[in-house]
Amino acid sequence: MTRVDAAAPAAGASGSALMERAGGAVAAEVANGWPDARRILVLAGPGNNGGDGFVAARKLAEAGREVLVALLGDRESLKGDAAVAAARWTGETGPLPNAPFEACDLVIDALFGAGLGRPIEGAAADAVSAANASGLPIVSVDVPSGLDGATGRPLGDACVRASLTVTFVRLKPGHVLTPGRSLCGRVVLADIGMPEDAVAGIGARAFLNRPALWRDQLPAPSIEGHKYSRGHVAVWSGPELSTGAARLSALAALRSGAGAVTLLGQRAALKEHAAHLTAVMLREAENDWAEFLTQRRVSAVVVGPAAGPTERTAKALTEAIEAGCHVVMDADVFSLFAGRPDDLAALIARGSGQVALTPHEGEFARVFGVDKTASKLERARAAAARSGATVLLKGADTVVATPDGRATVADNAPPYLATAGAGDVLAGLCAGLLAQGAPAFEAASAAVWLHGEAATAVGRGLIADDLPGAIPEALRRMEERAAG
Ligand SMILES: NC(=O)C1=CN([C@@H]2O[C@H](COP(=O)(O)OP(=O)(O)OC[C@H]3O[C@@H](n4cnc5c(N)ncnc54)[C@H](OP(=O)(O)O)[C@@H]3O)[C@@H](O)[C@H]2O)[C@@H](O)CC1
Ligand SMILES: Nc1ncnc2c1ncn2[C@@H]1O[C@H](COP(=O)(O)OP(=O)(O)O)[C@@H](O)[C@H]1O
Ligand SMILES: [K+]
Repeated sequence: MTRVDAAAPAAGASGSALMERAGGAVAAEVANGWPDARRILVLAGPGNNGGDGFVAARKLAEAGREVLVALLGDRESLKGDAAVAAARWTGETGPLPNAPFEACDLVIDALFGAGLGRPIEGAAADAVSAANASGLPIVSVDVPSGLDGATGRPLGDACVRASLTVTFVRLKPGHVLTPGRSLCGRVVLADIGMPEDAVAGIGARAFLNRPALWRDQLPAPSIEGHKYSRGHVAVWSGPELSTGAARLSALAALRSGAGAVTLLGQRAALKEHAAHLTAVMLREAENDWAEFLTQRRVSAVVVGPAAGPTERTAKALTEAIEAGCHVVMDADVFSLFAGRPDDLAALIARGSGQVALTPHEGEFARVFGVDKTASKLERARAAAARSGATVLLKGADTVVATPDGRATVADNAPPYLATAGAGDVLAGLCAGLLAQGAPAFEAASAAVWLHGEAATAVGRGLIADDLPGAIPEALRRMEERAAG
């Protein structure tokens, strides 16, 4: 966002006018959201975030609230737009240390925003602790002070925990990546009239995962089509007594709209599947998996869910890549390639289909190692570039990243989606969309969004078995969003 701010004047927007609207948006949210908060404490920092705080203070005082600004440092040290905003504030200003939290009803946190460059210390850190301990509602300007808007992680120990965050122009990764999402509270995006040229100029490549980004790339069923033209998915089954995961993947692939789905595995495993399934086809596959993939025009394959990190699984994976299928790699594939990301990349490079990797954090670390300095977005992008695959790094804030750097971050997964087998459903959904012809980035992002919506449609008490049956409702929601 700093680059957007810097480009604003050239695109015809004065910083001062933007600050007026930013502070005005904060004041409006406080006025509407907390009509009974009479005494308001504004914590103002030394930069433009503090400037927004001075504007909000003036607007709230004009609206009849009692407002006190507690300023970090001297008023004389303020510069530029922030100095102008401070000069227009004629109400009470006191020092930040010992700010009177106990005498107030609400706190506006305008200490630091996009310009936070290092951990908060000293008087500002004490004020952050006191604000968090006060029990008062906290409205943060742009980002909770202490949070790194680019990574979603606090820069140090001190970080505001907000009730509401009012941000401007675009959401930043820190508003959706955890733990930032929790620290922000509710997030309101305010339009402050930033010229589109200034925003477009920076060429953003990370987006909130929404149907508008990928809906057009999901093929609709055609009236001239038949089941095989709608994509055939093959799922590699685990052995006897380890069949549930592959079954969940297969059901999700079929529900996503793939025309046909076949589960392939050993005879004893297929007997278990047969006790549960009707529309999914079953096929013994000890020796002719590779042949089946080419002869039966299989377009996408899932390998990994409860497959076992065995030679058999490795062989099935290699043959799927060599057959030119799109491949979703999950679960035990990451054990097979533990500590061997370059071998995984070499295998992927041998195929002509698209590949999606669907690790959770533990599986990701197993293959790609641990990097505590990089954000989740950066780590997923680096893994995608290294492996040559689209990477879905799962969690409450699932990131989908491509080798060319495009990325989505999801915010629609309810916490109760973290349940055994949910990941297997996601792998099947992704394969189903790939089989129907969606490009990998769009298929993966759509799978993640639909997965979250399906879970929400079921509600609390969800188990993974419920998810495939809720995919039609998720698809309906997708169409509603696309229409609106
Ligand atoms: N321009 C625009 O178009 C718009 C911008 N807008 C607003 O501007 C905000 C960005 O403003 P900004 O760039 O001035 O940065 P900001 O977050 O106020 O902090 C910088 C100051 O803090 C200081 N500082 C940093 N870290 C510190 C630490 N740990 N401990 C102590 N000090 C520390 C740093 O000092 P320095 O690092 O230089 O020593 C500098 O003095 C943005 O979030 C939004 O609210 C809106 O009005 C919309 C239009
Ligand atoms: N806190 C959370 N909130 C929402 N979704 C979550 C959370 N934690 C995990 N998930 C999601 O739950 C699913 C779990 O998948 P995974 O860990 O592979 O489980 P399994 O292997 O049992 O299927 C993933 O889609 C992940 O994104
Ligand atoms: K802030």
